[in-house]
This record gives sequence, C-alpha cells and structure tokens, in this order.
Amino acid sequence: MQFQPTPLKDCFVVTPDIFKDHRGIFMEAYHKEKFKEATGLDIEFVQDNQSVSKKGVLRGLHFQAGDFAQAKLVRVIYGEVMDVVVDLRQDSPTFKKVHKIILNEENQHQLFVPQGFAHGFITLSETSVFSYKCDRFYYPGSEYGIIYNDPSLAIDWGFLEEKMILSEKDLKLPTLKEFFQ
Ligand SMILES: Cc1cn([C@H]2C[C@H](O)[C@@H](COP(=O)(O)OP(=O)(O)O[C@H]3O[C@@H](C)C(=O)[C@@H](O)[C@H]3O)O2)c(=O)[nH]c1=O
Repeated sequence: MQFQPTPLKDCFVVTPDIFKDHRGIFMEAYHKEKFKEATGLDIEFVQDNQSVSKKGVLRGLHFQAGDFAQAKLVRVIYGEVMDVVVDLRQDSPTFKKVHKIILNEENQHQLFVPQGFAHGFITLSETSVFSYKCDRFYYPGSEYGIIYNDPSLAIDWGFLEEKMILSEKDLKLPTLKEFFQ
C-alpha cells in the first residue's frame, strides 16, 4: 500500500498493492493499521457510502462543516471519474487551492480528503460506482456546498457543460465568495 502526497496540505493518494492471478485480482482496499502507520492519522471511519452515476453526472462540491466535518477516503470500484477537492480551511497554506485526480478501476487510486475540504467528482465512463468512507456520520443540517463552476476556482471539469448532469440542489449552491460572506 503506497501513500503519496498531493500539492494540497494533508490530502494524499493511497494506492493498494494489487495481486493479479489467473482468477482476477485481489487487494486490501483499506487497512486501519497500515493507514495509521503510514499517515500518523488514527481515524475511525464510521460510514461507508456508495453512489452509482451515469456519464456526465457531476456531484459536488460538497462538505459538512463544524463538528460534523468529514474526512473521506474515496475510490472508484467501477468505471472512471475525475475527482476534485478544494481546501476550504482558512488557516491552511493551501486555502482555496484545487486538486484534481483521475480515479478509475485500473489505477485503483484512492484519495484521502481531509476535514474542511470541499469534494466533488464527474463521471467520465458510461457508469461509475463510487465508494467512500467517512469519519463522521451524515448530518444534513451541516451540509454545505460550493457551485461547481465557481468563477474564482475556475475548475476545468474536462466535460462539455451542456452534457453535465447535476442535482437541483447542486445547481443552486453558492459561489465561494457568497459562502464566505
Ligand atoms: C451523503 C448522504 C446522502 N443521503 C441521502 C440524502 C439524499 O436523499 C440522497 C442523495 O444525497 P445527495 O444528493 O447529497 O448525494 P451526493 O450528491 O452523492 O452527495 C455526496 O456527494 C459527494 C461529492 C460527497 O463528497 C459526499 O460527501 C456527498 O455529499 O441520499 C444519506 O442518506 N446519507 C448520506 O450520507
């Protein structure tokens, strides 16, 4: 299991060792002790989520705030997505910086998204099965978001805007400027 930093503080990529044989593959998708040893983080993940999305579906940019802020360990079980995170911690040296990464069933990369980050992804394959662990339970009262096309972030989602599919809720999210006002 490899752990590699990203340009964003506290955000890193986890790549499991993949064992291939004539039957297919095996991997440890998560190992609490190895995770703790490599990162120093003694995280207890309490909720596992899974979503299935069609090509062009964009979910994000989401986060829970305050006591309900969630760290997430995200990965793709089937298909391919472009995953996007934004550091929203005002005291962080990488505040307002964006990081993008391709997650797919081939590379089996996982992204650790710290508390205080906004997170989203767009499905690039016909279908994606996206799975993530969270260290806090879902609490709708503390759910927030930033609009995917925020002008100050200027994220290139690598997809034609008219072909993107978003929820009504996500289309109404505020810009970063509106959120911090
Ligand atoms: C996130 C979540 C949603 N739900 C419900 C609420 C709603 O009826 C339905 C769909 O919720 P949403 O539209 O918020 O699902 P979705 O847009 O997939 O939300 C997710 O997006 C990605 C990018 C994240 O980072 C996640 O933390 C989460 O915010 O599922 C739960 O019951 N538990 C949960 O943990």
